[in-house]
Amino acid sequence: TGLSRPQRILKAVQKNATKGNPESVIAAIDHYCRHSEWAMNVGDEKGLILDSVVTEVNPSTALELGTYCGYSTVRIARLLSPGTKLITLEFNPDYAAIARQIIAYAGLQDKVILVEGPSGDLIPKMKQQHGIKSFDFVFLDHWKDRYVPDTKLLEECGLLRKGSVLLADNVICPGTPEYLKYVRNDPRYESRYFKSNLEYTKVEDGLEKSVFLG
Ligand SMILES: O=C(NCCCCCn1ccc2cnccc21)c1cc(-c2ccc(F)cc2)cc(O)c1O
Ligand SMILES: [Mg+2]
Repeated sequence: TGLSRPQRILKAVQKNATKGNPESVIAAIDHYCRHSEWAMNVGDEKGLILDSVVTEVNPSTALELGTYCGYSTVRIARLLSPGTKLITLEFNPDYAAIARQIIAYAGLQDKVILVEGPSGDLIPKMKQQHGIKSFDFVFLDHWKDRYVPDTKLLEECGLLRKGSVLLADNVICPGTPEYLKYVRNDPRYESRYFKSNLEYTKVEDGLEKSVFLG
């Protein structure tokens, strides 16, 4: 039945991007998804907001929930200082296999640890498996009904510290109403909404940035 959408995205990267050049990988995916077929990458518009938050936080330890093809993984990893690590979790092995190739094509494989499995099982293992004390930055972009339980899990596992920044994708479309209520009503979080558009469309979407106050 031919290639999957992630496989077609990988082909577009191999055809149009330059090996070892993350900017060209990002541009190749954005061009393909804007002009050939839509895909659920954070995209170029919300990607600029992601870039600005990552640059501001300059994390030593970062976690991404939801790798998909590795587009936001490349966006984040290209901005990390030497010696810092991005751990990214992907549930779907087919997506993970493509993401590994796209991350490697960008030359960022040494900055990224891609772990396959469900966040609910993997988050409690972060300390012992990867020697993580806490995360400076977390990008939430996986199942939208997992944003609240996984945020609570990160708190319970002591993986958030005073000043940890959570950045959540899709808080309008598809929407994460429970998560918005949680971070906006809990006094331990200082939240701000960055209005944007759903990747490659004119539909409203946005990112919610929440600082954990400890
Ligand atoms: O569903 C989305 N993402 C999640 C994909 C599945 C994640 C699964 N997964 C990954 C790691 C992991 C760890 N543990 C458990 C599960 C895990 C998504 C959807 C849309 C979208 C779709 C249609 C439409 F009409 C409008 C918008 C746009 C986005 O930007 C999105 O991100
Ligand atoms: Mg998303």
